[in-house]
Amino acid sequence: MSAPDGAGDAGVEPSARGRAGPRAVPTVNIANVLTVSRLLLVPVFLLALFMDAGESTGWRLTATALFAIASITDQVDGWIARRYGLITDFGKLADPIADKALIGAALVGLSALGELPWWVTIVIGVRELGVTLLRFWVIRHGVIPASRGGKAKTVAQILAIVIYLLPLPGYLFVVGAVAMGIAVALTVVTGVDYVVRAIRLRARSLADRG
Ligand SMILES: O=P(O)(O)OC[C@H](O)CO
Repeated sequence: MSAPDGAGDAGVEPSARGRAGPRAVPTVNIANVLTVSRLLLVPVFLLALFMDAGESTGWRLTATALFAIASITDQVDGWIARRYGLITDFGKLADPIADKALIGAALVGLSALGELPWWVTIVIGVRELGVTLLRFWVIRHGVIPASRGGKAKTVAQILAIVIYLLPLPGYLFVVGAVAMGIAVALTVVTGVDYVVRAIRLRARSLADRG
């Protein structure tokens, strides 16, 4: 993906700021490499999930572990980017996209295996795609980074998916259902919040331009 407004030549983003003041931050940095790695783990995770049509406990645990590892990189790349001043416009856009690809793959996989109702996957999918399109729609006016609510939503989705992925005994079904219910609620509420943020950002930018 090419860097959005404000990105200079050679993949350097002059608008990014480090702790020592304004400075160029290379787009190819450890935080963004982790983000892209998360994206590359998606097909590997899907392969493990569908191995033996989801019947093998070993493959199921492998899929769960891959999903968990990829999810942990989500927390780590954000922390590294903030701690070492490696925040770039590419990262702000690519990080949520990588999360959505991983989570979307897990939800579609679970629904295809008949373990999660399709409506859950569709509601979450529509919100995630909608927010991504929204981000590109207002990109001329600025980047909408992940909000606290958005991050909490992602954590809730990850926890719910891990519970669904784990080969747990049937009587624990209600734990997964409650966790997924919370995730869906946060997904919808934060989606509405992003729409409001996008409208405000666009209005402010247009007003600034006079
Ligand atoms: O709700 P979003 O689209 O901002 O996504 C949040 C990210 O997944 C947090 O890493």
